[in-house]
Amino acid sequence: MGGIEFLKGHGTQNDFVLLPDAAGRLDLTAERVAALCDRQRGLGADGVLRVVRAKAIGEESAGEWFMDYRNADGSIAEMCGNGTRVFARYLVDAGLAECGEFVIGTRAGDRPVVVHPDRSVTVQMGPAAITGTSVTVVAGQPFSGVAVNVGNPHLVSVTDTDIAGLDLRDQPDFDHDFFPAGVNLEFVNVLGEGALAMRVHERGVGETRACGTGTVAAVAASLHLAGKDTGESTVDIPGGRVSVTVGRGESTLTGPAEIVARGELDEAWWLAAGA
Ligand SMILES: N[C@@H](CCC[C@H](N)C(=O)O)C(=O)O
Repeated sequence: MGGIEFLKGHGTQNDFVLLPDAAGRLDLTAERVAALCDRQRGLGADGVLRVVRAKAIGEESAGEWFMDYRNADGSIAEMCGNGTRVFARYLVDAGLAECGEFVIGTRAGDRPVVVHPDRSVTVQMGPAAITGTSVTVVAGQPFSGVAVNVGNPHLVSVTDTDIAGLDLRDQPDFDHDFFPAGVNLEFVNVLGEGALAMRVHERGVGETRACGTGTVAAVAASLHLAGKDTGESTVDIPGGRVSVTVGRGESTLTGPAEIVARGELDEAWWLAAGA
């Protein structure tokens, strides 16, 4: 089998293990993903990005490469905005795509990206659809929220409560009938015109320092609450700052993407992790 190549990267400190697997041969079980993402017994990450040729796994895409994203607990999600930036950066660094515009396949559909000369990345995130309202409860405190689908499900609570003081270590409660497949929960303070601050508790991960789809959902929800359906905003998350635009039927996410390490997984560890 030989050593298994990996890279580690992050987008505004939402961190990922990348597994180059052009031919789609890796047996990437939920157990292996969870072991890789474990910060004590593995490499540590919020999720895994398997880099695979769309054709190799029978995925329809106008692009050559498909982002097979997995959450840290091994579950599969439709889309990951920060992961898409890191994935695009990897493709360019590895010589598998040219700097500029190209398309990445995801489970939520094709996502056109632009890798800028400074290696920051803009992702066309598709529509941010408002799907209703619901409530989440953090340490006994209820927060009303706007449900937004950005390929994956979000509940965004725009609140006057200072989000810096929220304890997001435990899973906040939410309406499981409204979100039968689970939900990503965003808590947002409005800092001013076109400026938000956000914290997030991600489905399948826990609190993370950034969530790209979450920042798009946050901007869409705050515009919706202001009676608008288009606009733009910066979003400050614990891991940095991204810029978001929301239009009718399309949204964009722009921010940094870094590759920080590369190496080989130990074969015996990989085999044991899958058992
Ligand atoms: N961190 C991601 C979102 C990853 C998926 C999410 N946890 C889910 O289960 O939907 C992002 O940057 O969008």
